[in-house]
Amino acid sequence: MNQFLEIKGLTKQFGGLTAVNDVSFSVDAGEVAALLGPNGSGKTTLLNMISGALAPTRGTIALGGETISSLPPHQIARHGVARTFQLVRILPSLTVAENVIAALAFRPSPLWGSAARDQAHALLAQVGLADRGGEHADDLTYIDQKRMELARALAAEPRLLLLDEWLSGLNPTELRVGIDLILSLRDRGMTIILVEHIMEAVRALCGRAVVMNVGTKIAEGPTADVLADPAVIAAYLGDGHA
Ligand SMILES: Nc1ncnc2c1ncn2[C@@H]1O[C@H](COP(=O)(O)OP(=O)(O)OP(=O)(O)O)[C@@H](O)[C@H]1O
Repeated sequence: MNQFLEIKGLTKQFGGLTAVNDVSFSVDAGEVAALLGPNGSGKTTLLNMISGALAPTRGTIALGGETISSLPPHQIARHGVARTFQLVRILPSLTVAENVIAALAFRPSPLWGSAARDQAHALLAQVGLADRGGEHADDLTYIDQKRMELARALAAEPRLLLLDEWLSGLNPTELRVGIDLILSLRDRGMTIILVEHIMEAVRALCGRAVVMNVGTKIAEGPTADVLADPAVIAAYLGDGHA
């Protein structure tokens, strides 16, 4: 398999706090990998380094064989990295369609006018928001704002999609739909890293998982094995997640 994303010795220090400590792992092209760990274990910090929002203190990140860890976020986006955020980030004063159209205007190969409108419509349909494009983004429920944020991320036609707890807060029916949606992205060849606390989703989506605790990688391997690992169970129990 082609190791699409390669992370080596990645470290991030905030003053005296080491949030991510010498973490190495790789993700194959087309894989949906889980990045797990109790609260505060460094998952979001790691995603922030992959997307370029934070510069690593040490270590390297390579995508498709090219080092991206020294690049600013807009150039990393040009390499095909897109993400959603734990707390959704939208343009609240615009309509749902305009939110997506704005993302299409800022992607590496921008779309404008009717091409942008058509593509926004298609993306909104893909995330379950067909015919909702005219609504004010502010008026959407939290879950629908998450769907819209995903459509904005997909507007960039990412090769690597980083989903930071995108499934959290969904009811059981919505969760099933959300899982199927992520599976459909995987079936189209997208490589995905999923930071997630919902183990049902992790088991359904991720063949492989990496687990962090207090900034350090404590386990990596097939999801079922990793979730049965006593060190992983202890880390979650210690944080009240089990
Ligand atoms: N900008 C920052 N400045 C200082 N400390 C930070 C900063 N961002 C994160 N941290 C600290 O780094 C550690 C890891 O945080 P991070 O948000 O990456 O964990 P996480 O695994 O994503 O947690 P959660 O599951 O709660 O989102 C925590 O101790 C956090 O307080």
